[in-house]
Amino acid sequence: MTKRYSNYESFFALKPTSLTVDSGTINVIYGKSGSGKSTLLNILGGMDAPTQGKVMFENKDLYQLNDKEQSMIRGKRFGFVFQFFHLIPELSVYDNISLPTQFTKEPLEEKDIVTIAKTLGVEQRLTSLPSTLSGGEQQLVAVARALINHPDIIFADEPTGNLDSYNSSKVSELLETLCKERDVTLVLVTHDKDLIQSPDNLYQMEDGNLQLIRK
Ligand SMILES: Nc1ncnc2c1ncn2[C@@H]1O[C@H](COP(=O)(O)OP(=O)(O)OP(=O)(O)O)[C@@H](O)[C@H]1O
Repeated sequence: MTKRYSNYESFFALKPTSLTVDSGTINVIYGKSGSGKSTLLNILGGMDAPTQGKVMFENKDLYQLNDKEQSMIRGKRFGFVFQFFHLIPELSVYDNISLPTQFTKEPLEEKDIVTIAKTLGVEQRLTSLPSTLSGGEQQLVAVARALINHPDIIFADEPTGNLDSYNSSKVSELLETLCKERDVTLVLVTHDKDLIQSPDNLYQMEDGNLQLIRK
């Protein structure tokens, strides 16, 4: 696949790239600012179509599916964690965590929210608004929200980019451990190649080129 943001320019944010993500693996893509990491993550996560090429998910071309099918996959099969948390400020922590379950139509049980909040250590904050939480706590809520639907894949874009080193280690260790425990595939982009202790695959992105560094 490739990505050009403008048909009028020759600049490729993503040069011809091929990537296979195996189920249950921890994948880290590191690189400098502007190297194309978010571009690749957005394409893989069904958020932005490539200019050329396709993204296959369970033998289906993601971007050939209709809008409803694509939303179902993003909402039910994928989880997302972003640098700036993207919590809804007007909603309590409890309601933020339960948001993705609106897609599923499966009855949500209160104990599921409490259990995941406990796992992330934010159970004392369930009735609070996000603005009253520290950055680290907000990101833990975002991780809980990403996990609540038991997704197959979590896409994380600089999940610790806005955190101090203590919270950065806490969030990255929890993400790695929980994904491994739950057999969730993780695709994470970061500028810090050592963020995740033992990824299955470590890639570097440089000027729109993806290179496998370590398996
Ligand atoms: N929506 C857009 N329109 C035009 N150009 C874009 C757009 N998004 C990204 N770019 C350009 O594509 C290139 C890759 O950007 P991208 O955001 O993917 O890099 P990145 O490695 O994620 O950087 P950062 O760590 O700063 O987020 C950059 O040159 C950027 O300016």
